[in-house]
Amino acid sequence: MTDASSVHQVYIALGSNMGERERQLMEAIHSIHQWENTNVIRISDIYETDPVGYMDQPQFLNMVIYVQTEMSPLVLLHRLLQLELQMGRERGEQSERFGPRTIDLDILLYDNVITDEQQLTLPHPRMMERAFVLIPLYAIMAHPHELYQQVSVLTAAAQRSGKEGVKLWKTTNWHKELELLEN
Ligand SMILES: Nc1ncnc2c1ncn2[C@@H]1O[C@H](COP(=O)(O)OP(=O)(O)OP(=O)(O)O)[C@@H](O)[C@H]1O
Ligand SMILES: Nc1nc2c(c(=O)[nH]1)N=C(CO)CN2
Repeated sequence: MTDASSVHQVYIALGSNMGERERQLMEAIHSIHQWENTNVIRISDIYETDPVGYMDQPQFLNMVIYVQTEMSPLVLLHRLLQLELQMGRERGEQSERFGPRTIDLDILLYDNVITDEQQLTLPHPRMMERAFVLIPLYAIMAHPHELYQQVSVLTAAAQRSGKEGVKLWKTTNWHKELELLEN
């Protein structure tokens, strides 16, 4: 990736509450890092979180990654949806909305892009009400205020950690994880 203007700054939320949750999160990160002109730059800690929305399901592992890519928002979305399917996520009538899933990949922020399409809404329409997104996001955003003027909301969310069923599950040594990604 050479031309800085074609490199986009993206934050992606990952969630899993079926099967081998940690392995599936790591497999998704590994796959994303291997895409052409796409690099995973930072990886948050992993949080274990109470289900939100549809409550009668197992606890999730959630995390956020910071990615640089030359893909357009829609190309990136389609690659993520394809990866979810490859990793065994079922869609359609039998999969409950907000229900259990092997892997869920959502685009939270893509540069400063704002869209309001059903296919792709940016920033992610439900991110600001989800502590399981805001807490890991806040922890890995280099300069939150440069992207969005939401610092106070993010800080408040980070301080609510634990009170909202979001518990640190595993600390990520992301320098080490990134080294592993290269191998
Ligand atoms: N920012 C976004 N990131 C990912 N998908 C999005 C986004 N905005 C809209 N979508 C659309 O949402 C559709 C449904 O996504 P998905 O099945 O992951 O929803 P969900 O996980 O049940 O709920 P949630 O979106 O609240 O996490 C996708 O097919 C996609 O086209
Ligand atoms: N804790 C938690 N709850 C959820 C999650 C998730 O990733 N974590 N994803 C959902 C559907 O996108 C619905 N509810």
